[in-house]
Amino acid sequence: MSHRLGVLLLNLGGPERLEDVRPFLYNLFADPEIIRLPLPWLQKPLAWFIATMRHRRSRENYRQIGGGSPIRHITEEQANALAQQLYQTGHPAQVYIGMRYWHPFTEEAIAQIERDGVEKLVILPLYPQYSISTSGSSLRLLERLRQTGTYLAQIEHTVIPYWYQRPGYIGAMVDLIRQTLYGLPAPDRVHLLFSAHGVPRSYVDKDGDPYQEQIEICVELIVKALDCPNAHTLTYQSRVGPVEWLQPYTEDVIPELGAQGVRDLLVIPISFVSEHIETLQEIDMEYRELAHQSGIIHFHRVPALNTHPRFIQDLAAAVVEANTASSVPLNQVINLQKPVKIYPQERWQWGLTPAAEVWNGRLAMVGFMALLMEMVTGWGPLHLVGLM
Ligand SMILES: C=CC1=C(C)c2cc3[nH]c(cc4nc(cc5[nH]c(cc1n2)c(C)c5CCC(=O)O)C(CCC(=O)O)=C4C)c(C)c3C=C
Ligand SMILES: [Fe+2]
Repeated sequence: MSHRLGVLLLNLGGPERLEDVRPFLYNLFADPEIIRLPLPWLQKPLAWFIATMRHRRSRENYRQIGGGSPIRHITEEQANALAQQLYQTGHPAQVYIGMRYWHPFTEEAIAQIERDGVEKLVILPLYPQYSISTSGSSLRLLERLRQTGTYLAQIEHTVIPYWYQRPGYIGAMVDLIRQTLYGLPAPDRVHLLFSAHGVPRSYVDKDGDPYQEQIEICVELIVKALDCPNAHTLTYQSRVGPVEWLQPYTEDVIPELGAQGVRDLLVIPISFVSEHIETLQEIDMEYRELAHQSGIIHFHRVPALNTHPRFIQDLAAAVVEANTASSVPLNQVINLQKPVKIYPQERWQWGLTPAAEVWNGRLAMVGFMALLMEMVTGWGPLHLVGLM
């Protein structure tokens, strides 16, 4: 029996106008998959605070790339190209876009899917590699929507959690790299710099995020298929905040390469399938300037895949395969990653609960430390902070 098929493309979204930057940042930082806090009630005030502190700098970056992110417009082109490819190969489907932090939001996409009476949905995150912070966050949101009884609960669905290893995707990346590399005046002198989006190191070490492993395998597969003698390095970009992210950082490696005598650099963005602020501003502007200051004379970048025909053909093939294979349900995918560790005592509950016991213990320890301090120094805590 053939179902009315829908494909839901998931992406992060981006501000379309400068006025959107602050509310977009708020949505992003209010997501516990982006900033992990042991005290959930702190999430929204902190998101407000960070969005307030960061939005001017972010706005300036979006202003430099024309006043907004092109991510919506490119994702729409990808959706149209995918629908056309599916139609031409005898698998007609309606393709929808669900963004995590800006329009069209994932909730809006599900409402449209209901209006259209889709009977089976293939869920395809537009991130080749799986990270808790990207595909994981969108899939968790969808699972919540399914559990709260939206239309998603009534239809069949299957998820394509990652596709970094698919030969079609690798082939499309190799096509683009070759086109750029062999269009340069001296390709054999060029150093290849694969720059992946970073994530905090704790996601990988503590929370079991498979992202770093998938990035490393993906780069190996591309380098093998590329089959060229050029030296290459893998780095991580776009760090936010004070904690350690995956290393080495792109901004540290560019000066090192310059000091080693590299004069021709080709940057290959590896976690992104469309142009957006991290390619157009961070790589094309910030890293270009850094490279020139570091003695690198020729700085180039491989464009993002956008609607590269081989890439779109491979996405269509992945959709057809997922539709015919046995279903991969949302709850199975998000359970692959270790659950976020919020200890029972961190979740506040009234009454004689483990939470109350732990917080009483912590307050007692603070009191004991204050007493000890006063015995040693002769000064109490209020003296020390200048209140007495
Ligand atoms: C603070 C934590 C962040 C994590 C972790 C993170 C992971 C991550 N992000 C992408 C892809 C995109 N990020 C985009 C924007 C963006 N991301 C963060 C923060 C984290 N990202 C911020 C603060 C922003 C806003 C821009 C800025 O102020 O710097 C976007 C949208 C870009 C656009 O054009 O609007 C994408 C796409 C990946 C792939 C990833 C981890 C693997
Ligand atoms: Fe990001």
